Amino acid sequence: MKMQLVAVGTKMPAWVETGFREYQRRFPRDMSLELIEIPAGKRGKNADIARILQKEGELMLAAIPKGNHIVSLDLPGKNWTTPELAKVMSQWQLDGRDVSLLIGGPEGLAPACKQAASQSWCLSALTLPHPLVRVLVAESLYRGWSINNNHPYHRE
Ligand SMILES: C[S@@+](CC[C@H](N)C(=O)[O-])C[C@H]1O[C@@H](n2cnc3c(N)ncnc32)[C@H](O)[C@@H]1O
Repeated sequence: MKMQLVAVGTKMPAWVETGFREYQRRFPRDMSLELIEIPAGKRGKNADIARILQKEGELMLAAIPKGNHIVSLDLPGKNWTTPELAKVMSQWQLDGRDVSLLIGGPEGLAPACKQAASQSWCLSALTLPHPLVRVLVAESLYRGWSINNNHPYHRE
């Protein structure tokens, strides 16, 4: 199974790049984590936010291979514990499809992306900055992988 993180935002600060790559490089080949960055629309003074969101959503959905299982990162989502996340990841593996995880931009995910998702994951009751979310998702997925593979990274 492959996992794909489709995230709004390019040219992230060095600490985000470094943090994400640190966890990304730890995944084995048979469970790789790819990052697809979607350029954020320009948010000028009189920007049409609804139109920008729609465009970002179109680009995100276009980046997802047909048939992938889609998971949105969203505040109304499921607040899994780490062992629950590990179980969810085992279910993804049994299901056999590749997985796309979607992270929105400053105003969140486009309605079309929310609709396309068959699962929604909430990391915390706090609204987190989207650059930080990609690092947290990479670490959490790696921790889930480590539980499922009896790797000592996660300790009870
Ligand atoms: C700055 S937040 C967007 C906030 C926007 N007001 C909303 O309600 O979605 C950017 C993106 O980060 C992700 N995100 C932020 N906080 C999150 C959380 N606690 N759990 C899951 N995803 C989160 C979501 O994908 C969100 O679209």
